[in-house]
Amino acid sequence: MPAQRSAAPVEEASPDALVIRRTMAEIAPIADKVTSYFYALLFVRHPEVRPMFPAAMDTQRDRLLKALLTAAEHIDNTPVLVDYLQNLGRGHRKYGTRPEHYPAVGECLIGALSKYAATVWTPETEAAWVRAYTTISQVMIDAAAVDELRAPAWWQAEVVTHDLRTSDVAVLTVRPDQPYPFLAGQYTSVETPWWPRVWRHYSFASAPRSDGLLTFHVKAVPAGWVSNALVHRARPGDVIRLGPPTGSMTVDHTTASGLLCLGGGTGIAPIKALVEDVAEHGDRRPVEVFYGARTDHDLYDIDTMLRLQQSHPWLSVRAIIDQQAHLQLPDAIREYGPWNEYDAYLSGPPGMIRRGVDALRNSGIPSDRIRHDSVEELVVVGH
Ligand SMILES: NC(=O)C1=CN([C@@H]2O[C@H](COP(=O)(O)OP(=O)(O)OC[C@H]3O[C@@H](n4cnc5c(N)ncnc54)[C@H](O)[C@@H]3O)[C@@H](O)[C@H]2O)C=CC1
Repeated sequence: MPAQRSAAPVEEASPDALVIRRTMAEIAPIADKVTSYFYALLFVRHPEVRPMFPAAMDTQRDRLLKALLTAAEHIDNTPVLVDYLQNLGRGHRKYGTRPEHYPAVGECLIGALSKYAATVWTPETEAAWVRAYTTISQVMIDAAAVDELRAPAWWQAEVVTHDLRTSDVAVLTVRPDQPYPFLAGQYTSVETPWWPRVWRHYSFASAPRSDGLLTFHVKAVPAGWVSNALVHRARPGDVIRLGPPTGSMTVDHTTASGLLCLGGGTGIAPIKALVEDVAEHGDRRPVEVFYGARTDHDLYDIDTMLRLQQSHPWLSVRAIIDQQAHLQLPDAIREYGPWNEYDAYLSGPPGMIRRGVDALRNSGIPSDRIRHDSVEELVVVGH
């Protein structure tokens, strides 16, 4: 969820929201224990759902609690919550989630919360959680049901090209087995045949193409099962699975404002897609791309970006190399500008996004004109 949409202020919170936040505050320091206990309950009481989860549950654990925290945090902010939960509901189709699984999860969630938030757990607390969970699950179930009428739960996609650009970055092109509608700037989830049910997020590195092919930039990161498989193991002919497209870092074609784009490392992927999108719409809006990398060797896609710059006079691409410039991407934009007439797009490591958002706000861009993917989601992007 983009950072610019902030939670409802505490003073406006409903009684249920207050109760939920109190429970959350209580369990925050022991979140790991709560999550382990929740999954233990779920798998003991409902062993039939175990095969829907990955063999190793490490990242999955954090995901559940993050999703719950986000839902609880926004419980009063209905449009934001509904948007988030609809996406979550659609995204759960690829796991094989059915409506009947939701009550099982709810019962185990309440079991885990009541055990670990015992000091604040009363019949009112339980009632507030039951109401919240009923709302949350119904929005997810409804969104999945609507989605079922128009899209598959997942797509299979055959690797068509695999280009190792550096020792740890690969550019992959894949061909989905059915049409895959998406918007430039969005991302999807990817599962490889070598790590079943382990899904990771990757941004599309091209705007939608007439041949239907999709491109991803993948960096193999330490202990990153999916990223290492995609970079070092995947070959043309291998078949991966894709979830639905998601994300709101898309170009607003109703305005003519300039675009200020910051892409750090493989974060350049969706920025390239955005540039292609602007080019296809034929708008002559200024697009200023800052492409950050640690060394010039890490600028694995600079040739493509410079080629785009040559063909489009409205596009300017600047490479910012930490080691040469002695500064990182967010600092570099301060030296240019002014940026108050621009919409900003950030893509890259979470630290870059956080510092970039601060730098952009300080340079006069209002928060609602700053777009990026959710930093929480990025914790599991690209691993
Ligand atoms: N939609 C998105 O936001 C996307 C995000 N990513 C994420 O981008 C990252 C790319 O990783 P790498 O290529 O290894 O990038 P990296 O760690 O080498 O960083 C690239 C550049 O970002 C800037 N940067 C990095 N950390 C910073 C910090 N704490 N403060 C300020 N600036 C900082 C620096 O200029 C650096 O050269 C991954 O975490 C991946 O998950 C990748 C694709 C899309």
